Order: sequence, then C-alpha cells, then structure tokens
Amino acid sequence: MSIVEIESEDQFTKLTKSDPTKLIALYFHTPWAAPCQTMNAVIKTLAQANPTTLFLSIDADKLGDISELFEVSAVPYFILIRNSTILKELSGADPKEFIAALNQFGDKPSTNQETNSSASISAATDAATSVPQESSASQNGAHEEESADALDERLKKLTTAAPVMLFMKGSPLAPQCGFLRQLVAILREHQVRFGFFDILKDDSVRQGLKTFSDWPTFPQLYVNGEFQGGLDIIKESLADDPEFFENALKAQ
Ligand SMILES: N[C@@H](CCC(=O)N[C@@H](CS)C(=O)NCC(=O)O)C(=O)O
Ligand code: FES
Repeated sequence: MSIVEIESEDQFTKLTKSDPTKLIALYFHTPWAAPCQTMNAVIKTLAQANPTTLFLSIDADKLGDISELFEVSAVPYFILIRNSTILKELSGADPKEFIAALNQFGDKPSTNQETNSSASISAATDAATSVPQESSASQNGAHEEESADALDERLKKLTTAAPVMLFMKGSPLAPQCGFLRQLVAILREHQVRFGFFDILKDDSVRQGLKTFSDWPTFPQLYVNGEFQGGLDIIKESLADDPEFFENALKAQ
C-alpha cells in the first residue's frame, strides 16, 4: 500500500475505521519544515516496503482539527495505531526511531522486501545528515571529532531549520521540565508552529548552543535564525508586545 495524502477529516475517519486490525501510521508534516522534506522521502520508501501498513500523510497546518485531536504541536510527528489504540508516538526527524517502531509493531515484510527496504532506508537515512534530531547520532560517537567550526556550522543549520525553533529537553509532548512545559504552552496558546530539537540527545549541541547563543540555559527560542531568549525573556517580550511572535516572524 502506498501512502495516502489526507484531504479531509471525513476521508481520515473513513480510512482509519475501515480495517481496525491493520497497523496505521500517521505522518504529520508541514510544507515549510525542512526536516519534513527529508522525512517525506523516508516515508515513501517505508510505505512501499511495508505494504500491510496503511500510511496516512497529514498536512498539520491544513488539517488542524486532526492535529489537535492528536495534540500534534510540532512536526514531523508520527503515530502508530492499531485497533483504535495508539501504540507509539514519535516526534522529530529521526528515521531510525520510526523504522524501529515499525519493525516492532508492523507485520514482518517478506525477505525480498526486507532486502530492498533496508538498502533504500539507509540511503534515506543518510540524506538526513543536516536536519534536527539526526544529530542524535552523536550518541554513538558520530560527531566525536567534530571541530569547533563544524559544530558552529551545524548549530547555524539547526537554529534556522524552521522559522521558529525551540531547543528543549525532551519533546513538545513530553517536555522534561517545567520551564519547557511553560514555553510549549505559550507557543500553543499563540498558535505558533515550531520545529524543535531535543538537546538531551546531543550533548555537543547542548553545550555548544550555550556559547553560540551566549545564553547558559534551556529552553532557547530562535525565530528566523535569531536568538530570542529563554522562558523569562519570552514572557517579558510578550508582556511588552502581545504580537511579539508575529512581529519577530516578520522581521528578517
Ligand atoms: N529562568 C530560565 C529557566 C531555564 C533554566 O534555568 N534552565 C536550566 C534547567 S532546565 C538549564 O537549562 N540548565 C543548563 C543545562 O541543563 O544544560 C529561563 O527563563 O529560561
Ligand atoms: S531539567 Fe531540571 S529544571 Fe529543567
């Protein structure tokens, strides 16, 4: 089964109810988020390699009601469902995590398909080098010898990966501390769509960003590649200007 691009809520309801025992993979994305561009290719490959799984692709901006139903506040976002039960939720552009979840909950593909899929999946994974969350590869030492310049370059890319980028501990659905929870709530309240990076997955980014932004703590919020501040500063900025986010997004 290839991937179905959802056009309406009705179509979504019909498809998700048609065969409850089938594994359904929801892929939330937006046209503007750079990490989604990479994941689009990965998802296409995975849909071909896992014909028994129903892949539904959902534009989170266009289909806000479905996104709200699943409390999707950042993209890319994945949800695996079977028998109307959420088996797994994943956020961020880490193809490896998604592939592992599919292997865990999906039906095993035939040997032939397995060979094909692992080849193309690793190609798709390689393509993800410059996007957020991929750098969790540093956990396995992939960035061990990263020079100061290379880190600086990577931070520049990360801070501009989406118009609004939040550097946080954990993910928007599972913020790992109260400061993060508050800032995520503020962003939701103002209906700001944002990309995020989990700094707990990459210590080089965690430490490097403190120097890069000249700011010692997290959360850190970037708009159009410009550092805006941590939680307290964002609260102050909003008190001074209720349209702070709109204005920051307009400024180039
Ligand atoms: N008042 C700060 C609170 C942020 C804060 O104190 N964060 C700490 C604890 S989450 C931090 O990031 N420490 C540095 C680290 O964990 O690397 C703000 O406005 O953002
Ligand atoms: S992780 Fe402890 S206060 Fe944020």
